[in-house]
Amino acid sequence: MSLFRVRPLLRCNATRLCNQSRRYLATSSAADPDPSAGTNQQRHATSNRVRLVEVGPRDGLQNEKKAIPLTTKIELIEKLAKVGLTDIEAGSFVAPKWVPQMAESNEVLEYLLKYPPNSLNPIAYSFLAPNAKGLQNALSILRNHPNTYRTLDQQTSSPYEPDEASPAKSAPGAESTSGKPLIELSVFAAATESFTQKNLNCSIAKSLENFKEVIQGGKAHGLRVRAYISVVLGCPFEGYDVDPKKVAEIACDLMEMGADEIALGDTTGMGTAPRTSELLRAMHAAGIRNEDMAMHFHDTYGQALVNTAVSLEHGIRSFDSSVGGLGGCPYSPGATGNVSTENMAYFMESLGMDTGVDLEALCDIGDWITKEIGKPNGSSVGKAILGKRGA
Ligand SMILES: CC(C)(COP(=O)([O-])OP(=O)([O-])OC[C@H]1O[C@@H](n2cnc3c(N)ncnc32)[C@H](O)[C@@H]1OP(=O)([O-])[O-])[C@@H](O)C(=O)NCCC(=O)NCCSC(=O)C[C@@](C)(O)CC(=O)[O-]
Repeated sequence: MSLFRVRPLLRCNATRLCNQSRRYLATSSAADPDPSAGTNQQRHATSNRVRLVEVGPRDGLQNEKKAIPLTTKIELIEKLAKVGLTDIEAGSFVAPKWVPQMAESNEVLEYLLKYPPNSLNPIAYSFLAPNAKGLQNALSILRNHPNTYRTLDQQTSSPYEPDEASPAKSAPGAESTSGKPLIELSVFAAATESFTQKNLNCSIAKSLENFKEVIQGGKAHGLRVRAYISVVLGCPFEGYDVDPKKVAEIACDLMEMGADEIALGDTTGMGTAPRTSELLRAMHAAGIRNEDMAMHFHDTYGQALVNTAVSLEHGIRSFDSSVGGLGGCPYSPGATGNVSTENMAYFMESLGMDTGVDLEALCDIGDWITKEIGKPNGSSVGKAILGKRGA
């Protein structure tokens, strides 16, 4: 088996195109990342704007063995809200016996609704929910705090552009409708049966059944719903050969259920440039639009930014990252965290892309949170900038 073996280019399978893709394909070819292929695609693929989804407070902290105080989790979110990010993954409505670190996510959500952090732009806070119980737990908090958050129909701009109708807050504590947070839910599928069984204690088919309820329930309440697919470029149990067609098929299923975005997770960091490219060709061939995808790279083998560059070339403009490179995977021994937000922001800036984030301030947060939880700073850019500043 070679890491660089590339399968033949997948052909568009018209019968598997999901409904949302059909809408797009009516005007252009989704298999073609050519910026001239269509109006939306053109704006998306040629825009300098990149959306960074900060996943540190959830993906970054969920595996920490030592209990992290609720106040630290909230302080982390509040600090991140101030640096220009538009998307922060804040918690997880999963079974506490499976992921004890996320057990206080209800309190995190409640806090964000009662005391929305000061931020430069309105922020979307997302929470994982794997099943009906997770959905109901999230909804019961939202019901107790009506009119404190924006629903999808109140969002005025695309995630790729600054929200012009929702200007930055001018003073700490300033309140406006546009300053209300957008609350999102995320379901999380996986591309292999073994990983799904370990992570969700069920088969892929059963997990999709559960997600349908969450996606449709969330959408019925006006929430945006993201759908992860994990281990898309390598599984700790089944190895490198994860079938990109299978990933695309699951993505179509999730889009057909109503998911607003597919986040492709390289959970183990086993992804390489050629296989990232192969995966994105499979996604395009299945009709999934670039603007409906985000890439979620872990940096275990140091390939996250290489794979990010490949994804940018394919026209993707949404990327997950975690401040300080926080995180890991309980089922992937030696796996490190997500690519750090500091490295991602620096890399994007070096390419002339606009992330909207304050890199210096991010570095301070990475330094603070890693000290707070007693871990080494996992961001090379963070350490370099802090070192230079101290010199
Ligand atoms: C899905 C389950 C719950 C099935 O777990 P199960 O044990 O099969 O579920 P169950 O239905 O038999 O219930 C067992 C107990 O959990 C409770 N329960 C059941 N559901 C919930 C819930 N939502 N919230 C709170 N409690 C819940 C339920 O009420 C019951 O309580 P008991 O009667 O024993 O007291 C479990 O497997 C689970 O919680 N798994 C979560 C695993 C997880 O969070 N993994 C990390 C996130 S995925 C990830 O990190 C990857 C990603 C997204 O970052 C992308 C990437 O990097 O690739």
